[in-house]
Amino acid sequence: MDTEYDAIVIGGGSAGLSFARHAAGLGRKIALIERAELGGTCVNRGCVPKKMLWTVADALHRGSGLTRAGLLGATPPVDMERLCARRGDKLAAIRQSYRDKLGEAGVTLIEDVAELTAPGEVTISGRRLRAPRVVLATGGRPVKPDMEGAHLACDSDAVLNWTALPRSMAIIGGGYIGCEMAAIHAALGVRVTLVTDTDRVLTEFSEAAAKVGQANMAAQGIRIVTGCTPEAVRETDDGLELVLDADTSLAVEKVVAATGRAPNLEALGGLAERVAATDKGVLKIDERFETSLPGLHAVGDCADRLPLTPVASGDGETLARQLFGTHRPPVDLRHVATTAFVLPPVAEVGQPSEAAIFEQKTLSPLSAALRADASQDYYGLGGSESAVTSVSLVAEGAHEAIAWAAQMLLHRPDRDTMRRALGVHPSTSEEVMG
Ligand SMILES: Cc1cc2nc3c(=O)[nH]c(=O)nc-3n(C[C@H](O)[C@H](O)[C@H](O)COP(=O)(O)OP(=O)(O)OC[C@H]3O[C@@H](n4cnc5c(N)ncnc54)[C@H](O)[C@@H]3O)c2cc1C
Ligand SMILES: NC(=O)c1ccc[n+]([C@@H]2O[C@H](COP(=O)([O-])OP(=O)(O)OC[C@H]3O[C@@H](n4cnc5c(N)ncnc54)[C@H](O)[C@@H]3O)[C@@H](O)[C@H]2O)c1
Repeated sequence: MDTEYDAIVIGGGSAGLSFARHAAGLGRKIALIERAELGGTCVNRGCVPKKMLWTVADALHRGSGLTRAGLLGATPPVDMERLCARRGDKLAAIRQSYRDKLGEAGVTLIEDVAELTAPGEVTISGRRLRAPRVVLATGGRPVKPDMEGAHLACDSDAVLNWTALPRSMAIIGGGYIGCEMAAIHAALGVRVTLVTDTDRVLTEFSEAAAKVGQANMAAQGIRIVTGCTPEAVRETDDGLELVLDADTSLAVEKVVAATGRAPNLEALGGLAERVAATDKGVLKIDERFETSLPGLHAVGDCADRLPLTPVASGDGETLARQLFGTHRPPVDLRHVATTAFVLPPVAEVGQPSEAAIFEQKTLSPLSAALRADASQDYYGLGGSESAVTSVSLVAEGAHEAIAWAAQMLLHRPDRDTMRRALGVHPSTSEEVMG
């Protein structure tokens, strides 16, 4: 194996793969080191397995609503065994396609644990590799709360490996992961309680959109407890007990901690002290993704950006171009569309503050009337009549529509210009175009 490269990237997730392929495509000699499975979090224990489970949950959610309204016969149960097998096949195929693409691009793939042992020097199993540029793309992992019995709680990695569904579960944390797990599992027939320490769920989204999302979760039958930090998880004869306070506890089969994630920084070894981090523990970077240690760059979830796959892969490509092609600035995070895959999805672009939303509407979609449920749609526009700068959507298909909204916002349209294109009838989009 060669020991000298133009760049060495540690981590074969969304960020590392993107950097390696683009840098190699620009004619550079690149080594990528991955200690576990290619594809990292997104492919193996994040977006992809979650979205496959959500697809089934979404179908069941719509179907069971029609069943409750007496329009459809009984909704069939989910065949978890077959679902897991199909999902496993898909993930294996994605991993293989990444392996093939790295090979085609001429990237040297090393499957081992990497450690930065000096600036520009990475050690794997006692062997030293050198490069003027080292890229840390080591991602993150779930963290559990510091409480009695935390080891009894599952994290999202475990949940996405379940081959059978529990009858009941309590989820701690009302962020993306907690809410997605709650909505998905409630639709699959699990009795779900979600407990979070904030006064509402989905605090990364504007309050109005998040509140509609929260009301929709409640309409789905999810019990939501806000402003609560659970004290302990204990084993009982029947399963588990989540202790909320001295007087209240929940008896459930499973407890899931969805209480946040921390960056994987073990690869920094003894050099960790020389690499500055933010209060949240992620690495500080400049416009060239360079850390405080010259020659060491960071992309993806271990860096101070947004922990989303398109940001990780986009930044990986941008860094490759900056180092070996023509300079381009990192994507402005205000143009990143994002979605929480609840039912229906809550989607947003433009990171609106509450004060910035100048037009909004909550409405009852036709589909809810048919399903005889209380779920609601919502849209909100932020900025001003003369320059719309954010869009919030809660609706079926919001995850698809929001990406087009992001494109639209690049042109900073005024509200009247938006009205010159018409939406589809009957749909929630026609209200926005209105
Ligand atoms: C449950 C869940 C659902 C999600 N859903 C979505 C979604 O729907 N949409 C979205 O945009 N984002 C979603 N995300 C976030 C998204 O998965 C991450 O932002 C993205 O995967 C980050 O990519 P990354 O390359 O930075 O890190 P990772 O994908 O975590 O990759 C880092 C890699 O580095 C390797 N590594 C670490 N240390 C070393 C070492 N010392 N030596 C060698 N290798 C090492 C790890 O094994 C890992 O494979 C979700 C996350 C979770 C957990
Ligand atoms: N659809 C998507 O794009 C998607 C899906 C999943 C994850 N992600 C990414 O992963 C990141 C991490 O997601 P996450 O949901 O794990 O973390 P998060 O930080 O977004 O949410 C954690 C939640 O748990 C609460 N919490 C923490 N400790 C608690 C305690 N002891 N008791 C009660 N509540 C507690 C926090 O207040 C917060 O609401 C997200 O920010 C997101 O960028 C994206």
